[in-house]
Amino acid sequence: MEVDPAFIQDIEHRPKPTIVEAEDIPVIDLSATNSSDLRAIAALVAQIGSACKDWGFFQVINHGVRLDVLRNMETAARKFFAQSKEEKKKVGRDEVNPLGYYDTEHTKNVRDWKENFDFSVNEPVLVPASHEPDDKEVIELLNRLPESPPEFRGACKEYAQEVEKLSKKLLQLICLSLGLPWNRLNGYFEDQMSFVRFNHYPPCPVPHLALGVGRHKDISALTILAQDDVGGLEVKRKTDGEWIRVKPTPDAYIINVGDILQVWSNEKYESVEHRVVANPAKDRLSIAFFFNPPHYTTVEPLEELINEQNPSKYNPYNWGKFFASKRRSNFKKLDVENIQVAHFRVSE
Ligand SMILES: O=C(O)CCC(=O)C(=O)O
Ligand SMILES: [Fe+2]
Repeated sequence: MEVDPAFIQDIEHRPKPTIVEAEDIPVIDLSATNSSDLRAIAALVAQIGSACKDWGFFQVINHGVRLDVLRNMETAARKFFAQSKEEKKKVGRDEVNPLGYYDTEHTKNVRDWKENFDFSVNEPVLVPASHEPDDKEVIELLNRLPESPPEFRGACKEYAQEVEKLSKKLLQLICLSLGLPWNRLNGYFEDQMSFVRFNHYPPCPVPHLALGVGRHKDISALTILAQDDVGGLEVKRKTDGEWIRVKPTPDAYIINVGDILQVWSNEKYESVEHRVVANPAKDRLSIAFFFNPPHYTTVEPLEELINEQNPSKYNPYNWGKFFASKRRSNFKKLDVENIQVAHFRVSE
């Protein structure tokens, strides 16, 4: 069969025929956050700290997100993707506004076997007009929400509120795990540039050659992901670089450390590479919430976490410009190396 070569991964990045499914990707119960049992909260904070340090990835249960809200969102998203391309393209994204529907995402210059829909939690949301460092123009982006299915808009609004509450809860636990006051990072999210992304992966006739999403790290502070029961998400294990399948756990959320938290924590926590393997028979849906500060944020290691023995590992960078560069490379194939947070690392 003929497949567009844009989808074909280099040999070293293709999935291996054997799947490694780890039981040890931590599953953390967040119920203690509803209690005043200080010992239980301290134990939870310690668990979160180890998970961030050892894996950069974990799952949470009893997270407080209303499951009826999640179910309504999933149903509306499935109905949206089931429509014709023509219908979906009515809310298609373009080079200026990255919000809406698109099916030509590239990760590291290889096309992903999926289609997406993105919306911003705050509207309008301000982003830099371009990735050019000297261009100070900022533009306002509006969501492109579909008319059909009619329940889509309402579901998005409710869903974003629920998942934002979970993000804030996790942020506070993470602060405590870094030995910081619980509210140390709250100020970065009063105004925010968070997005929700639906990933729909159609069945793929060449799952040995293409990927649902190529290997990448999330540029967010944190990512909160809901996946259905199909599976396919793989995480690169820190200890040996092996790709480990994240087993779908009913009603759990998958949490991962993003690049911003890696820099804030001066690499105590690292943003871990992950990818999605394509499925020859089944559709898959996932919903990601990227918890991001506003565009004018300067990202650098938190001063409380650096000292003479532990000097800063990063030069400061502007989050909005970083986002704009990344967006440009994801929209179309470029002949330049994609921007990575490692470019801001202080060389040793
Ligand atoms: O679909 C998934 O499981 C992961 C998607 C992902 O990594 C992303 O949207 O950044
Ligand atoms: Fe990701």
